[in-house]
Amino acid sequence: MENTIVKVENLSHRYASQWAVRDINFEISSQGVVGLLGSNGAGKSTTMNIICGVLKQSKGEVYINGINLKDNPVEAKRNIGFMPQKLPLYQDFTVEEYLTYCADLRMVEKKQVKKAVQEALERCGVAHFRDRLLRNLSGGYQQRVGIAQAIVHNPKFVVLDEPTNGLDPNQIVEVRNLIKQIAVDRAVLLSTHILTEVQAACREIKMIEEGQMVFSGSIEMFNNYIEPNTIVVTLDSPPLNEVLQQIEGIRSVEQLTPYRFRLGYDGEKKTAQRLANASVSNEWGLMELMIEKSSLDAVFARLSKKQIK
Ligand SMILES: Nc1ncnc2c1ncn2[C@@H]1O[C@H](COP(=O)(O)OP(=O)(O)OP(=O)(O)O)[C@@H](O)[C@H]1O
Repeated sequence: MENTIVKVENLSHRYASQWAVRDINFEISSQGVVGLLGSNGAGKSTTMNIICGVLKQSKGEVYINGINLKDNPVEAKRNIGFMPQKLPLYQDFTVEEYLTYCADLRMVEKKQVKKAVQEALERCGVAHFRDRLLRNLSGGYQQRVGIAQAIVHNPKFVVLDEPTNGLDPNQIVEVRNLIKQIAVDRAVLLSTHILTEVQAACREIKMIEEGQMVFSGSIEMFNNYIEPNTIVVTLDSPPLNEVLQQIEGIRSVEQLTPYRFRLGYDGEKKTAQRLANASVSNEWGLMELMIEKSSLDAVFARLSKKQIK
């Protein structure tokens, strides 16, 4: 991959006797938002904690900007910003005090701190609240400060764990836009279990289930799993499944009840029309014809069950 910022090779991790992550390989390029999807317990946090250098893996290697995280953690971590799900905000600090503290922690050079804090304040739209106590910020603005602390040292790679959790719809849109904007000149890995989140913000998706990567590709490739479309049809006097299957454009027949069928089809309107015409001319007693387009949730469920790999 061109301009790779993160490279994960044969990553495995076990807690006590249980493997949480098994033999994961992926790369992330240097710009844009990548979504890390997975259901509860899938291994997202374990993977993110290892990539951020918070947890040491049992096996495998992680390279950040070409630097091996295990061998050279201090140098590698200069390139990483992390916003955990539970923000480590000190409620009695003002926004500026907090970001100054974070810049120190992130080893920003003393004389650069003021400038770095100013840039993060502006970039995240919180400059006008610089003197406000964190406890007095709304959830959306606290989240902005969380993102500001993750970019204060200008890292090339930022990891955000469920960044829109608990926000109202307006705040979600604002934080999402901010994430897109900070990803213009860096890579962002965003962990979430919300599909609309990845659709709205990500150019690429990685999905982990039971500790293994079950999908890795562009949002378009992911959306392809919505295909093939299906038609649900109810027929009072249905023919044999084979007869339905022979209709041009019909690819599969799944019998739901003696009278109801889910037909995989090529997505062409004409196929649905052909099916309706055949029902009428053969007197199959057409009661219902409904075109289904799998929701992203259905895709998610399908991938989760690893029917598709
Ligand atoms: N410290 C730990 N000790 C033992 N097992 C753990 C530990 N942390 C996680 N696990 C187990 O490892 C597996 C992966 O957990 P992980 O937290 O990485 O999943 P996740 O995808 O982040 O889930 P969630 O969205 O619920 O946080 C789970 O089976 C979990 O129970």
